[in-house]
Amino acid sequence: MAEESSLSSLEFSSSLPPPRTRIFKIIVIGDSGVGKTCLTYRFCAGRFPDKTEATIGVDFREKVIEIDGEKIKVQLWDTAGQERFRKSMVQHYYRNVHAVVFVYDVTSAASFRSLPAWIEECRQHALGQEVPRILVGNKCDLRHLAQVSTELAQQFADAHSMPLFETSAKNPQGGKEGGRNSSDHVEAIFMTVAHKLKSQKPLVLSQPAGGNTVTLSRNEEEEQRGNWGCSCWRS
Ligand SMILES: Nc1nc2c(ncn2[C@@H]2O[C@H](COP(=O)(O)OP(=O)(O)OP(=O)(O)O)[C@@H](O)[C@H]2O)c(=O)[nH]1
Ligand SMILES: [Mg+2]
Repeated sequence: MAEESSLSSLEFSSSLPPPRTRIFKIIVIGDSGVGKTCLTYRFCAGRFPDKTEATIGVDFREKVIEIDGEKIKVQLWDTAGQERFRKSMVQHYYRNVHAVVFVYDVTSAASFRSLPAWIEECRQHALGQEVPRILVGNKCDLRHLAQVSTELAQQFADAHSMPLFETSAKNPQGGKEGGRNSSDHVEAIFMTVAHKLKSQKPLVLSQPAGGNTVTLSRNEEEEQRGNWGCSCWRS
């Protein structure tokens, strides 16, 4: 009898479809060298990368996170800042995007002055007003070299209805908490975006839930590459 009931519960659970993870696509854009690769790596791998090179086309990073008991997959599109490495890809960046992270470098006034052009690019690709956008000033560990004040950045963020975060992909997270000059944690920034997205419609559900930090497997990457027929890709 006991055997029968355990058999039927087994049959029941195996007939259930595997749980699916909702996938959200977030693009990270800004001038070359502002630290997009370092920020996305920091969030997904939990540390500052040993070495980076200019991104060609796009690099994908993914992480499964849990919000209010639901596992969701955040798919970060680490885009190329250099025009020559992005021009053939731009239309793919903006397709079915759920949120946009604009990045500038607090030690580079030029990267801050470029922000209107990045916003304009979003507009040209018909990004809806409902798509959440956030502004991130990176490299706050180099405060002594800062060229962009928090006040100026905050004015810009307010004018464009975006929250502003100042951070460092390099800072050991966890230091200087609570201090007025402490920078936001990279993790907290992306979690804020994920919270905003949770109530939105995600990408098509396709993968079972589970796992911790994951990066697209080569097969998945190649599948996407094949779909788009683009050679300007780096794994
Ligand atoms: N001090 C400091 N350096 C950083 C930080 N983030 C990135 N860097 C450095 O800035 C340089 C550029 O970083 P990347 O992350 O490659 O810049 P990117 O925005 O991805 O550049 P593209 O791929 O060309 O668009 C590298 O030398 C990094 O080590 C940071 O928070 N602090
Ligand atoms: Mg890069």
